[in-house]
Amino acid sequence: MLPLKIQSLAVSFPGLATPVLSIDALEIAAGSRVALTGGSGSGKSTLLNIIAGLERVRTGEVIWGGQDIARLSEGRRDRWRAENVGLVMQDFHLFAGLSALDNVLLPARLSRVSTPDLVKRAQELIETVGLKRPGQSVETMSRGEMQRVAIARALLRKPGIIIADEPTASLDLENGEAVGDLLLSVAAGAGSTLVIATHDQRMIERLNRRIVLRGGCIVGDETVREIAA
Ligand SMILES: Nc1ncnc2c1ncn2[C@@H]1O[C@H](COP(=O)(O)OP(=O)(O)OP(=O)(O)O)[C@@H](O)[C@H]1O
Repeated sequence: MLPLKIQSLAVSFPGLATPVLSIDALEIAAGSRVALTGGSGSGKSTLLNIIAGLERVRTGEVIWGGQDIARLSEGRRDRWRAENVGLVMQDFHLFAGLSALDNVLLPARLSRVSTPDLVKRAQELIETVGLKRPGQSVETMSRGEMQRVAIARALLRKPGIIIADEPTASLDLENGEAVGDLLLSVAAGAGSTLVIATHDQRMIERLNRRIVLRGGCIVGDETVREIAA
């Protein structure tokens, strides 16, 4: 359960007149399910990279549960990310030559936390995302299959934070729905804070806060009231 607080964040790249991301203040409660929307180039991926600790922050604070990740060295940020964040990025970051199962387990093995229980959970997740061949090498997979491997990997350690960039973009309706179910059920079970950049209207409707970016600024922020079951 981790809340996020961003303050005075500005992200610039050399040669650009204005920052690509500029957020004065943003708070996300622990356990929220946030949809991040906005047109192409509005800053969604940049914001996800920043809150995942993938990119260094030079101006501002990005505080997850009291820890300002902008102040961490790269090595400590990497360790913090491995312990706290499940990531599904657009280019998946899978390792060619390894099977689906080995890709799902690789981060846990690198962090030396792989156990027989975790291997069993990896197998179950692969099945849940609808992959029939856990031993298949990822480079022979379709884009949609690779996406599902990346999702299973992100959810393996029931992370406190789940960050996904267009997680249903390569999937048909049925698999998109299954991936949405899985992200939401793992997030609910682990109390994870979920932040998803998406254009998928069905996915957006399943999330309880909608933040809209334009030109690197927040131009919309709506919390949808929970409907009692
Ligand atoms: N390393 C970089 N150097 C220069 N400009 C960059 C860099 N990375 C991102 N940008 C610019 O920052 C802006 C925001 O990019 P970003 O990828 O965050 O947008 P996005 O909303 O995720 O877009 P899309 O929906 O097309 O993926 C864009 O104008 C992009 O060209």
